[in-house]
Amino acid sequence: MAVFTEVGFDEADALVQRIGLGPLTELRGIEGGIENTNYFATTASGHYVLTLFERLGPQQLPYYLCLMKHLAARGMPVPEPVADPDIAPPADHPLSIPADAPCEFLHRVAGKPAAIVQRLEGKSVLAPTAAHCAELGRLLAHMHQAARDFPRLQPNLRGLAWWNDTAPVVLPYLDAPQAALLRSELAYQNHVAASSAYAALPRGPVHADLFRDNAMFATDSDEPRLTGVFDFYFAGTDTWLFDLAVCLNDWAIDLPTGRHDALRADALLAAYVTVRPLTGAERALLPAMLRAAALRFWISRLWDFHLPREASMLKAHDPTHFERVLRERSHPSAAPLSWPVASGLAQAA
Ligand SMILES: Nc1ncnc2c1ncn2[C@@H]1O[C@H](COP(=O)(O)OP(=O)(O)OP(=O)(O)O)[C@@H](O)[C@H]1O
Ligand SMILES: N[C@@H](CCO)C(=O)O
Repeated sequence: MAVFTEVGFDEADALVQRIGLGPLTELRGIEGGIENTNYFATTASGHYVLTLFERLGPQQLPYYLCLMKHLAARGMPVPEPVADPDIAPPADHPLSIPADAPCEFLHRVAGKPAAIVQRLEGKSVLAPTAAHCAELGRLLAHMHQAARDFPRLQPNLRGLAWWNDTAPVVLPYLDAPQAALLRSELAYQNHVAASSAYAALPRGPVHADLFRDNAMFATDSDEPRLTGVFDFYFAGTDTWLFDLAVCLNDWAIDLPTGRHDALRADALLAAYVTVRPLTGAERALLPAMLRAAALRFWISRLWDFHLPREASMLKAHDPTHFERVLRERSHPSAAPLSWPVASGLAQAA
């Protein structure tokens, strides 16, 4: 169970009562997750998730929590955070609010910054079909559009700068072929990021970690129905294409080999472009962003695996999975632009 910090019942009860959710009836640590401490909290008024942030602080958290509120207010199925009635929201200034401006959704529990958000119904589907991928693709495009007018700015904190800083930290743990792959891919991604095609990519607030285990589907329906997506704590302002690539690399991959699954990838992409067609620059850079997304999670998994933190019980994700995905994506025969959807349905916007 990823409970890094124990929370007493009385302390959680005091918080939920103070913010108007009524008395706490149940508090249960959640298994799974490797970043934060999570508890299911049930009160007289409903079901919630209490998250204590282990690495993030008041400089970064307002962006994530306010983004969730912004998306929920626009009808997106994301957990709505609950505000502290004693903290005034920042004065309305729609064009730009500093990322670290005070935030009414940020609480303090057991000495840690904390949030309490609505609990989503449903279950994650870890072996998605093309129909699940289509649901996800559609929602992703709608979220990109709904976040367009989000007024806070914060870069993706697990973006290129973090890869450049973290690669030297993990390199000593790699064998020679792995080290060569990491170095060459990083050089390639720095080159791509400096290009005019990359500068032309549309961008905005993105989830940046929308894996299968961060989405829920209804359990009472024969047809796949997405009930929501959560865990926005790696969100940031980045290219929409990178967000799409993160999803393709997790939802549309053959897990044992790391190979791309054309049926699921086409379904995800086709549903996405039905809502928001890709631009020419996006179609051209999709292969590069699939590599970037694989590199991002290879590096973070290497970092978590070789430099772990303490937890009550914690299972680090396997870094070699994303090494395989990256090798597949950077292999000369990898040609995602031959996907029918990439050459057919996706017209320049
Ligand atoms: N809003 C929510 N509604 C329902 N369940 C949730 C919600 N938030 C978290 N959970 C449950 O808690 C588990 C752990 O949450 P999460 O994935 O956010 O952990 P984490 O440690 O913050 O993130 P990571 O996925 O980065 O390791 C999820 O798998 C899910 O079962
Ligand atoms: N989704 C990430 C973990 C949390 O960021 C991974 O699978 O490596």
